[in-house]
Amino acid sequence: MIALGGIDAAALGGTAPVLHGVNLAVAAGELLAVIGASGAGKTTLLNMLALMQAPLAGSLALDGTDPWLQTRSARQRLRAGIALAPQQPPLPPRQRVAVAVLAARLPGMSLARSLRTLWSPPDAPLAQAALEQLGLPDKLWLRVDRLSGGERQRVGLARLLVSDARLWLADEPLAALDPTRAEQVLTVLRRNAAERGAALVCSLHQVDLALKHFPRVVALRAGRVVYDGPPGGLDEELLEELYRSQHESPPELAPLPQAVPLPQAMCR
Ligand SMILES: Nc1ncnc2c1ncn2[C@@H]1O[C@H](COP(=O)(O)OP(=O)(O)OP(=O)(O)O)[C@@H](O)[C@H]1O
Repeated sequence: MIALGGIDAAALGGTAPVLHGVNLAVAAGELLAVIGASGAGKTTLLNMLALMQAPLAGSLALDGTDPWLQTRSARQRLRAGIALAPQQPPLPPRQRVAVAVLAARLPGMSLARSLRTLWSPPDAPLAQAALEQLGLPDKLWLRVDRLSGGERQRVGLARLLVSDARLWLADEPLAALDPTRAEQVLTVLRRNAAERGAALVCSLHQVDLALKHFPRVVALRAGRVVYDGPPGGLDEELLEELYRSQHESPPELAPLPQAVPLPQAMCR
């Protein structure tokens, strides 16, 4: 469905390459996790797949054609087949949750229908069903700015569930969720993607969940793909290598002062 060939890419808003020679093909209906240390390039990779900005070098093919050689409006149409849930979903604070969720369906709609959807959402039951699955059964008509960070993140994910896209991209979808909720949300995303035949690419910091939930794992280190295969092929050594830079050269810490025992009288 989508294939990156030897891609160099800058982060959104940047100019220097942070992805180097990345090869990655995602087939229809595939489930894949992207792991790597902070700054490894996971978000940039997802943005590439979402056609957010052109690569600096290399090739990108969506269903065999390069979207970056098409006109802007043709590319816009292609983007309708791709849904991205960013790490922090840019939801208008005063918008109702129903409208925020259903906005994900706008790219495939006529202008008249999109205006109707924004004014008085006819697909509200669809949004409600998505929110229920994600553990938000009573938030449909709340304003976005009344939600917690974790709730807002799940509203961002509900947008994937209601979209007509064939490629779902979720950038650290569990960042604001507790461990139990994180497991549930991953299960919901995977199940819905499988039912709809959509490919799901998730960037994750939770390596254990990536290995448990995804049949294919792509590991990035400093903007390069260092592993692409089944979770069973990722050994301890490679995982340590992936995250080593985070632990290298720990800052010099001054020794903590010795604890001074309190007089007994102050402990009562
Ligand atoms: N606007 C920007 N201009 C220049 N460099 C940027 C910009 N945004 C991000 N970067 C750099 O690009 C690199 C890759 O960032 P990216 O956000 O893709 O990594 P990530 O793996 O998603 O990180 P995290 O897990 O912390 O979200 C990082 O070194 C980051 O500092």
